[in-house]
Formats: sequence, structure tokens, C-alpha cells
Amino acid sequence: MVGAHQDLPPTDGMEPEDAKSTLRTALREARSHRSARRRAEAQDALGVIGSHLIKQRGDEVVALYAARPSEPSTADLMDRLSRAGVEVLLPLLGAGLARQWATFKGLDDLVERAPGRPPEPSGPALDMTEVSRASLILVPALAVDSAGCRLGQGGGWYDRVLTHVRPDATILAVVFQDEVFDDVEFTLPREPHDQLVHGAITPQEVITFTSVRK
Ligand SMILES: Nc1nc2c(c(=O)[nH]1)N(C=O)[C@@H](CNc1ccc(C(=O)N[C@@H](CCC(=O)O)C(=O)O)cc1)CN2
Ligand SMILES: Nc1ncnc2c1ncn2[C@@H]1O[C@H](COP(=O)(O)OP(=O)(O)OP(=O)(O)O)[C@@H](O)[C@H]1O
Repeated sequence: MVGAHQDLPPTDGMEPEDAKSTLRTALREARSHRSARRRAEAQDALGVIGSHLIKQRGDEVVALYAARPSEPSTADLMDRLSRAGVEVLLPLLGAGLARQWATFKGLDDLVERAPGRPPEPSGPALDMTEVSRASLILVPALAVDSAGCRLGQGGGWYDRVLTHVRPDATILAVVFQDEVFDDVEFTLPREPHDQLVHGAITPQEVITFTSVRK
């Protein structure tokens, strides 16, 4: 089910790159208005929904991300998963924006290397191809549509990394509920390099996009 979504500015006739940039500005602006209380509630709810899903699926290795303050917080989910013995892989950017992973070892181990950068685990660094060990990949996104198109932060980090997932892995975008769009009403701009996702997880529900084939 795809419910009510937020209103976005018109992007008709724009090149996909420009349309993406216009939409990112609007979506980031909307995120900046979420109160601390709503963010905390979303963190708890995502922890409950995500850990239930993963227990049900029986995933042993899950790729996730450590959230920046404006993103749906995965702190509770990472903590629950690692306590349940699930290996959680997190992006490790290092000094540059390297595409590597490292295993989550606890919330205390995460460090924000510079203001605005995602918190990172201490390592050791694992090659980006290690994502092929994960049966579930939860990716950050600003928005997603029901055709599986995901709008990210614009660095192309995930588009490159997702080329290494195993063919039977499930990829879900992590978004707030009003960032899920029904593609009949609104399609996100798509470029040839964009990797499709199979569904979305929000603090309210897990949504499977039936039209996206593995
Ligand atoms: N939590 C999280 N981790 C992620 C991603 C993401 O979207 N979210 N990525 C998805 O691709 C990759 C890297 N994304 C990055 C996103 C921002 C900056 C960064 O340093 N941004 C700004 C600060 C802007 C701000 O204040 O908001 C900077 O350049 O200073 C670096 C990497 C991998 N890890
Ligand atoms: N597989 C790829 N190989 C080379 N360049 C790529 C690849 N995927 C994406 N890029 C480049 O990365 C840039 C950003 O892509 P895009 O706007 O789709 O990012 P995004 O998916 O929103 O960001 P992110 O994945 O970091 O959240 C583009 O300029 C694109 O050319």
C-alpha cells in the first residue's frame, strides 16, 4: 500500500539530473522540519518493524547505514540486530568517500569524522564487494517510487555499490512514510545508472513493489 505522500515541486520537462536536484532540495527541506520527538518515535518504530522483518526472513548478514540526524535513524535497529547475532555491515568512507564496509560493533564505536558526515564504525575495512554476503540491503534514500526508483543524496555511492549485491538479495529503501510515491501518480526521475529497489521500509510498514523483479 502506498498512502499519502508529500507534495513536490513540478519537474516536467527538466533533464533527470536537474529534476533530481530540485526534488532533493524540497525533500531535504521537509526533513529539516521534523521535530526531535517525531524523529525519536521513528527510530523506535523502525527498530521494531525492521527487527521483526529480519527475524521473520532469517537474514544472517544485513547491510545498513548509520544515519545522519535528518535521516530515518537506524540506531535502534542496528542495536537490536547485533544483539540478536545478525552481522550488520555499515558504509566506511574513511578519509575520502571510499566505498568500503565495516561491521557494526555497537553504538559506542560509531564516530562522525566531520560535521554532516554519516557516523562510521572503526573498522577493519572490508572491500565493497563484501556486500555480496548480505541477503538484505537497507539503503538510505530521500524518496522512492513504487516502480523501485530511488532518489539518494546524489553521490552515486549506493548506485555503484549495489552492482555487487547477490542476485537473490532484497534491497529496500529506508524512508519516511510520506516519501513513498505511487508511480502512477508521480515517477521519480531515472538515469541509466540508477539501481532499482524491491521495496521500502518506513517507521510504519514494509512495502514490497510487486512490479520490480529480482
Ligand atoms: N547515513 C548515510 N550514510 C551513507 C550515505 C547516506 O546517504 N546516508 N551514502 C549515500 O550515498 C554514502 C555516503 N554519503 C555521504 C553523505 C554526505 C556526506 C557529507 O560529508 N556531506 C556534507 C555535509 C552536508 C550536511 O551538512 O548535511 C559535506 O560534504 O560536508 C558524505 C557522504 C554512504 N553512507
Ligand atoms: N555505476 C556507476 N558508475 C559510475 N558512475 C556512477 C554510477 N552510478 C552513479 N554514478 C554517478 O554518480 C552520480 C550521482 O548519481 P545519482 O544522482 O543517481 O546519486 P544517488 O543514487 O541519488 O546517490 P547515492 O547513491 O549516493 O545516495 C552521477 O553523476 C552518476 O553519473
